[in-house]
Amino acid sequence: MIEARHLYKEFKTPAVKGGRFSGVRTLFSREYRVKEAVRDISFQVPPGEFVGYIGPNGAGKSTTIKMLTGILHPSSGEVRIRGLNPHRERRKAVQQLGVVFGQRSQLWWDLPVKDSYDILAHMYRVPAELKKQRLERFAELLNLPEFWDTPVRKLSLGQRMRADLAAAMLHDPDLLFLDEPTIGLDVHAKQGIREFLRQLNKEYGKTILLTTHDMDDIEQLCSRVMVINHGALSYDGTVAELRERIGLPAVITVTYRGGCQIPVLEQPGPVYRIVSAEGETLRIEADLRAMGVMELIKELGTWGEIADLSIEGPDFEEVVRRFSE
Ligand SMILES: Nc1ncnc2c1ncn2[C@@H]1O[C@H](COP(=O)(O)OP(=O)(O)OP(=O)(O)O)[C@@H](O)[C@H]1O
Repeated sequence: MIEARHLYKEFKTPAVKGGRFSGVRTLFSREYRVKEAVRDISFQVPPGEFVGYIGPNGAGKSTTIKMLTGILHPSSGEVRIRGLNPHRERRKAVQQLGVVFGQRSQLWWDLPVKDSYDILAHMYRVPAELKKQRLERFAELLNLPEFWDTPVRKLSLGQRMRADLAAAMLHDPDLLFLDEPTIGLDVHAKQGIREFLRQLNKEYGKTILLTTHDMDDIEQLCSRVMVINHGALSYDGTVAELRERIGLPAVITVTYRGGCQIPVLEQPGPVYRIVSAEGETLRIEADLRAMGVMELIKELGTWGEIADLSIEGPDFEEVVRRFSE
């Protein structure tokens, strides 16, 4: 469905010189500074997958998305979107894909939202009946009627993002590229967008590639995550494997009825450690790679009568931060 083969992208910017008349000299200079934004990236995304594409600021995420969607031409390497070259066969390729850039709207700023949909339907040759059906479905899922007649420039950020999502899906592409679709949104607005994306993927089988700085987006939505660092892929696999690879401990909170007897731990060091003990509640950090959950619960059960127990996985944001160090 999506195929990237040895993608490279370098940007040449005029080298800025110091001193008097430097601006004029820079203008006529033949010296360039070369920035390798993407370095030898290859991957395949099969149909129906929901992939997170993450990495620190300036890592090359947007540049990759722009190459995948045909906005930028790779310096070398190839992209195929359902077998099409999105740059050379742009007309055909755009029919297959939808794009949302969280930082920039593709809607007409001064027009009411519904007028933008009319223009897009015309551009993508969506028959009137299909346009109506799709907008009815999106209207319900994304609560569009609330701002149907409002010019785009007057929408709140959350409304604008919902309007943009509907616009990207109006021609019913099988593939959706999202660059920071939840940026700047509050928790409630983020949940609405996530729910819509989940439905697109699960119920309608859409293939989605998402870049985000919000690790909750990734954990809640993506079956697979790719990490890019300094222009190169440093991880491609499941969220669970990424967690495991970094090996941060899980935190277990256990409350005992009538207190507990903590055993004296033997050497060599245990795979768990008691972080705090307040009243009858213990907080314990455990490496669940070394000791399975059931084994640990069994062990904790020998310390006293368990009244309550909860396990939190390591914070995913922290996992990714450590991975990108
Ligand atoms: N048009 C351009 N001209 C010159 N350099 C560019 C251009 N576009 C991107 N870059 C540089 O390429 C690198 C990768 O940028 P890119 O926008 O792809 O990163 P990103 O991972 O999307 O970052 P962020 O998370 O901050 O959006 C950065 O160093 C950026 O400054």
